[in-house]
Amino acid sequence: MVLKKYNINPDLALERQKCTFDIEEIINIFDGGKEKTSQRRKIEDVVLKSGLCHDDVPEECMSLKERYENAVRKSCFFSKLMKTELQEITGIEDFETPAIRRIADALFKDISPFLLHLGMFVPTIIGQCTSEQLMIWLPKALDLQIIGGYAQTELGHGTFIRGLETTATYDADTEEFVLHTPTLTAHKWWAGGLGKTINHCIVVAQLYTKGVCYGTHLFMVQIRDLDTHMPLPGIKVGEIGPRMGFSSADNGFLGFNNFRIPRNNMLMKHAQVQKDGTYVKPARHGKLTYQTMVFVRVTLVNEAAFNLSKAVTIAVRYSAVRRQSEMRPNEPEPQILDYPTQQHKLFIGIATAHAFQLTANWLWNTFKSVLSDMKKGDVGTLPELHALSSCLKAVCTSDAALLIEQCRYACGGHGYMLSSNLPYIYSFVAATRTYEGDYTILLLQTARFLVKAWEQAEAGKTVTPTVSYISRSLKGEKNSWRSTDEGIIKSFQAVAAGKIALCVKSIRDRMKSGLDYEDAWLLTTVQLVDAAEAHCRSVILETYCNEVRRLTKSSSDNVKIVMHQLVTLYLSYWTLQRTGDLLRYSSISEKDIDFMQRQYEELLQHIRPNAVALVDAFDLRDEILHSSLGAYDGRVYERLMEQAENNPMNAEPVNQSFHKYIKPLLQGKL
Ligand SMILES: CCCCCCCCCC/C=C\CCCCCCC/C=C/C(=O)SCCNC(=O)CCNC(=O)[C@H](O)C(C)(C)COP(=O)(O)OP(=O)(O)OC[C@H]1O[C@@H](n2cnc3c(N)ncnc32)[C@H](O)[C@@H]1OP(=O)(O)O
Ligand SMILES: Cc1cc2nc3c(=O)[nH]c(=O)nc-3n(C[C@H](O)[C@H](O)[C@H](O)COP(=O)(O)OP(=O)(O)OC[C@H]3O[C@@H](n4cnc5c(N)ncnc54)[C@H](O)[C@@H]3O)c2cc1C
Repeated sequence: MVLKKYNINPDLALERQKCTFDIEEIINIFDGGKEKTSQRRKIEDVVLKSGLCHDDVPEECMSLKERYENAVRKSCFFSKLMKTELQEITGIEDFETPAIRRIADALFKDISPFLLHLGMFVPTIIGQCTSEQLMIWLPKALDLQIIGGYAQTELGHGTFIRGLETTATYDADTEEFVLHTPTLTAHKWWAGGLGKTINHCIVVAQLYTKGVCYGTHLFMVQIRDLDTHMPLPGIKVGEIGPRMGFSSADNGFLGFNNFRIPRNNMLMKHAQVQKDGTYVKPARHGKLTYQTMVFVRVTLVNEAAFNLSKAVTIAVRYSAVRRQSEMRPNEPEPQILDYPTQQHKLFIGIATAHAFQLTANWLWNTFKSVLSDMKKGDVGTLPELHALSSCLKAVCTSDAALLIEQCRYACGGHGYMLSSNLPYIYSFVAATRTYEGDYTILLLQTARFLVKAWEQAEAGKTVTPTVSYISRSLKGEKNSWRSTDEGIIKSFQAVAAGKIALCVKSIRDRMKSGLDYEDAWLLTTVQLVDAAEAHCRSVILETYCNEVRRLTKSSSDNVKIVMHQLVTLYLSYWTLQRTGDLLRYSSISEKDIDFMQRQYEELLQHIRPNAVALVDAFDLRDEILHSSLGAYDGRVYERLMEQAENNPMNAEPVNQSFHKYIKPLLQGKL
């Protein structure tokens, strides 16, 4: 749609006058510097001027088929733009640059069918291929001569990768692997782009050679003819059907009937099958084939932050424009943003978007540093990265989904309109809580690491920095509550340590009563998930505080003040959410809790005048927000009416169903 130009709504104009800080300073902090901001804006200008974002009818009014076809059209032209103008004008060659990710949302209100190509296919080639394989597939994939996806999940198994049923059996006579789908439940299911779009696919299958199964490995498989796009003989492929979201992309199913691929199509950076069928196991770590999943989990923390920032921008701007009820008899209706309960719903969204964005950046740097260790042959830092990326992916996507839904509640009935964009944002983020490792499963992975860390610390060994609080707790350090940043973080660490200690005790007690380790673990999993979540909270709180302190060192005082107000709001909010735990594991008193409650309520008032400016500082263009409620000019009612008038349902005054059904019903002739 072409966005009509309106004058700024006077309430929003007044809000912007109240701002106490330089918005541009905060924008630069989150972009990573002034230059990065200007580079991002340049990219956005190019894409917005390209005309690619235009739809003749609103996306939500198209049929599923039309939505898919429209998204393919845009993906192709956007890919061309990335290869030509964006590279030439900005010098950007990296598809994963955050600026490209952000502006992609101007094209796709839902998602691109090419997402998995860039999000998983290319990263898997980079992370899992030998240098010879890389030279064959990477240039083609980057140049979009081949388009790929990542087919791991099956109809019967998603979480339990070791339980996957697809087989890849090596035939030494022909030097080929035979891919086969032995059962109904072995069909690949869910892979993005697989339904209709892609011609290549990374397939995860159980490797058999010389009669022995060596577990799951990755294979590059061409599934469609490059010219006709017809499925190759031996391949059964299609779309799995309508979903809660992801409607403009094509999630697919895939079955193999003894389908042959060359030996060299096994991705052999870590494990190899030699010509005679000899298996060479990975030299360093058994789970290196899971690396793409770790990469995506890291990027999903960023997704949580970005999508939450969109939702809270929409809801805060709407709340500044919307007037409802009265605070005192006969007074004019206030902006709903003036209600403390509304501020309580929304300001935590702003603070959380900051916390997650800074945590995402920190996690990305940790990921890069672990990759560089691994290149030197050191896999020692991988378990901590796996534990961190697992819990952060779980908690950040889950919190973001809840807060996005809260933003929708904050917009009342209008939030329920698809044109608000809140339902789209929610259904996208809700999926991220499940895919790439379900919430519970990933927290249990982190719990495994925490229990091990506890045992190591008990044995007097040094543990990694993110769990050093365990050693302090084992040394008998008692928590004394202080309502400072450091004090609160320490208390959250005490909660995590207390919960891990109880898990270890429960497991041991259960084993003493005769259970084996697996059963003792299983019966403790409710507590283990809780302990991993508590650990994750302490990591987010600490990272957020440290990063704000580091990044605002040379900022103006006013930016320091407002950024720190948000940090304090976040710490107070979580303190109040977790009073039960804190009363149990820290020395917090009822008086301290009363103080924190008052501090929290005062902070809502302090942040209120800057609320609109703070969401403006996410610097999200209207074309990215796609929202009748959240546009920069605040012309909510004009846009809602505009959308209604453009609704294809209103193209004819009387719908044909009246003549076909209603009239005969009215006349008793049906
Ligand atoms: C042209 C237009 C373009 C527009 C787009 C613009 C730009 C886009 C750019 C892209 C940016 C971002 C978006 C990306 C979005 C991508 C969309 C993704 C869609 C979804 C995809 C998927 O879902 S793929 C499938 C994912 N599946 C899973 O995650 C399954 C979860 N299950 C598991 O991971 C495992 O089964 C599980 C870990 C649960 C257990 O594994 P198992 O083998 O059984 O291992 P265990 O016995 O439990 O553990 C043994 C030890 O191994 C350790 N370990 C486990 N996993 C790992 C790991 N990953 N790394 C390291 N170590 C690991 C474990 O801890 C044990 O260790 P221990 O020491 O023995 O305790
Ligand atoms: C939109 C979307 C896109 C996707 N894209 C892809 C893709 O491109 N490629 C791909 O390969 N896959 C893809 N997936 C699949 C996704 O990775 C899986 O759905 C996800 O990993 C969860 O696995 P599952 O569906 O088997 O859930 P299940 O494992 O069946 O989980 C169901 C429930 O059982 C619980 N549970 C399972 N095991 C345990 C356990 N051991 N302990 C305790 N509780 C347990 C879970 O917590 C959950 O509550 C996609 C999924 C979605 C929704």
